[in-house]
Amino acid sequence: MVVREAWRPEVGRYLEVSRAVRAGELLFQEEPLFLSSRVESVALVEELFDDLQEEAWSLPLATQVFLCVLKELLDSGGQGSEAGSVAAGCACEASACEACPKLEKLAYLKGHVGKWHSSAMMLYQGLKAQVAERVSSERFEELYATCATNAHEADGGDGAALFLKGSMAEHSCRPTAFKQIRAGSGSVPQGETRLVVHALRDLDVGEAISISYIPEYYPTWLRQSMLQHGFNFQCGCERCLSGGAELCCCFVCPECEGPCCPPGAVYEEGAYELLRCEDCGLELHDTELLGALKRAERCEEFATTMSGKLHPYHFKIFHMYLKHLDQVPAGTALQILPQLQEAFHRLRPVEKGHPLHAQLAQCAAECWEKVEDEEQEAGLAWLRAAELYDLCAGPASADAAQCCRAAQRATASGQNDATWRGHTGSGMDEVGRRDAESARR
Ligand SMILES: C[S@@+](CC[C@H](N)C(=O)[O-])C[C@H]1O[C@@H](n2cnc3c(N)ncnc32)[C@H](O)[C@@H]1O
Repeated sequence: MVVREAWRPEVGRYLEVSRAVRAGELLFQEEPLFLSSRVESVALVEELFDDLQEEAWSLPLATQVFLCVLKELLDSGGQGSEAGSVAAGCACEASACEACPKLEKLAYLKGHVGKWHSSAMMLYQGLKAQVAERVSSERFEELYATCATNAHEADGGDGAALFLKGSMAEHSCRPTAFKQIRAGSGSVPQGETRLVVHALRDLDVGEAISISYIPEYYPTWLRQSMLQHGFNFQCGCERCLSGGAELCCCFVCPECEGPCCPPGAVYEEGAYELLRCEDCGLELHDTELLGALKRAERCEEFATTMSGKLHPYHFKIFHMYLKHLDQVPAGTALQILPQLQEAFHRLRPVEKGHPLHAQLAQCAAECWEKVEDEEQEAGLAWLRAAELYDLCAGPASADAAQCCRAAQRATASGQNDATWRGHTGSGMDEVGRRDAESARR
């Protein structure tokens, strides 16, 4: 076993490596204890609640997975096992015991009951009377807190899951590992879902396995606020505490158009009095100018924002492009992608490996495939994506292997132009083709 449990006062239980591991190594994989899709949650809302129907399609992660747990509790005929009964009733190691029912295994996880009290009680009020009769408010609250403290996103953000081991991993805004939730792809058989966790860098024995619960490209104040509101804890990771330059709050230098950032961490939106240009060293502290930049950052002046106050490295620009890449023509996406790659490289150097770098490279390869007569570029781009997946999850990883196969396919298609055109050429729109040509120039 590469992974073992440890404890420290700031985070409670967490995972660490029990031997030295290399970047890209598989740390563990596991099946979910509970897994729910959005559609299942909506059906459960109708079955169990009086008045949540309108919100059913936008339930938070915690509530989604909690509904599955509640259903299991009702199906098991009552209160189920109370927290702690695993240790009392079963001599096994709860997370591994096949014989233990799911609710007993769940008791292995802990939740912050006090922190989730009001959310749990609001839900409890909405229960149908016959459900409330069968579940005490204390049991309800305890289970809700366990779900809220430990839920993971699944199904590309459309589902929610609870994992026994994965839920022990602490959060870091500069994590040492990354998680993927794979459904029926790579080494995961059809019809199954698994959490797969790989090391993002070399780890010495005893180093913590941390994953990021939120995107890493947000500034300190936004990461802290998302963790506080979405996960109910104050992040104490090394990146938040180090107070380093706020690279994601990046403005255009009025002197040289280079990236200008606050030189130290920013813990509240707009709470900086100085920006420093990384290229020419210019220091901006003019109150009026800073005020205009802060308004632009809050998108109060969208037109002026677009006219060049926010640098392309700014997290709002990065986020907007990342989320909408699939809606722009391939040629335009090929112009945007290098900017995204550069922006993320400042946070996570590409040579160190990160799944987002690999995903951006894969996206570039997919775009090159859509551009007519660019089979060679597509082949090279697929190889680059394979190389980056290899860096973060090893050459045997499903993603690296898939990109290698795509590279071979693109190269083979390039050698048989007629086949290639028949395959994709007709789908390419004229604007995208022109964009791609200008991007190449
Ligand atoms: C998924 S649980 C981790 C397992 C939990 N420690 C246990 O004993 O069951 C997440 C909780 O760990 C703590 N935690 C994780 N990462 C943290 C961080 N970076 N800073 C502060 N607390 C953190 C928070 O209390 C959070 O609610």
